[in-house]
Amino acid sequence: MLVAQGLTKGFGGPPVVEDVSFTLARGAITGLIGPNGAGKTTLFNLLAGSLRPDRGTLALDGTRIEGRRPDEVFALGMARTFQIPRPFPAMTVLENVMLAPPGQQGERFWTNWLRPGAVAAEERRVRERALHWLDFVGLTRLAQEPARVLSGGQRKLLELARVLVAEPRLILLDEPGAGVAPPLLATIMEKIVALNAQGTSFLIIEHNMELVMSLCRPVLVLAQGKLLMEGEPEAVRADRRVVEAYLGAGIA
Ligand SMILES: Nc1ncnc2c1ncn2[C@@H]1O[C@H](COP(=O)(O)OP(=O)(O)OP(=O)(O)O)[C@@H](O)[C@H]1O
Repeated sequence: MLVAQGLTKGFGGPPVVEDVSFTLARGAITGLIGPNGAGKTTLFNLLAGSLRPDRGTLALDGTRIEGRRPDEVFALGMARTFQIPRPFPAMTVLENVMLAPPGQQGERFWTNWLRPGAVAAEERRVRERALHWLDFVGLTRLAQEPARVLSGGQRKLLELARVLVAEPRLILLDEPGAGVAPPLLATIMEKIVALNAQGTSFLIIEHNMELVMSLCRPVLVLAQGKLLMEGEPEAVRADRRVVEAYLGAGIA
């Protein structure tokens, strides 16, 4: 589904992502792990269009996407969430979920002016879809509350609902488990499994090994900007090079 070849990115100094190549299979939940500073977030930024690679190519279902803008990549079916979601705090939970869909007619002044009926119909459709996905993530009860009342875990669910409105085929999740209380973490994991069963593919950055071991297959390991190995989670956990990479970073 996604083919990355030779992705390289530096910020003036030595590359922080160097010659990284991998393939994400359609229908898989792939894990991306590695010590702090390994380059995981930078790699996500390259995939999602927030950063342009210095070298390398990226193809999503055969369409070249390296160097494309984040909204273009999103419109092509690949969405990403952030490690620390930042919803608009004063807007309601529902309004936050309704913000995203690309190609929404209301965004365009001229369409608004020339075809107000079409805009109203579009807004009703988006609202229905937003309510559907809010229900899916279990936030219906909070739909009319300002987003500032949400806990860290609920913000992650809100962000998931927000990208789901666009019905992406591939979702990049940046640490869905970080800072999330155990009951909500179980909910987030259930939602990932349910979406995957319906055909959505995932690439997940995660430090929580329980989540990685139970959800992700295969797992990619990044260390010092390079792809160290790819394999089944059990094999990755037992691999000497992986243990050494974490030990080298002082956090094993
Ligand atoms: N915009 C930037 N300018 C300069 N250096 C950067 C920039 N973004 C990231 N880096 C550097 O790139 C390296 C990789 O950072 P990155 O955030 O991608 O790692 P990570 O694996 O996501 O780490 P963590 O697990 O702590 O989130 C780090 O040394 C970081 O300081």
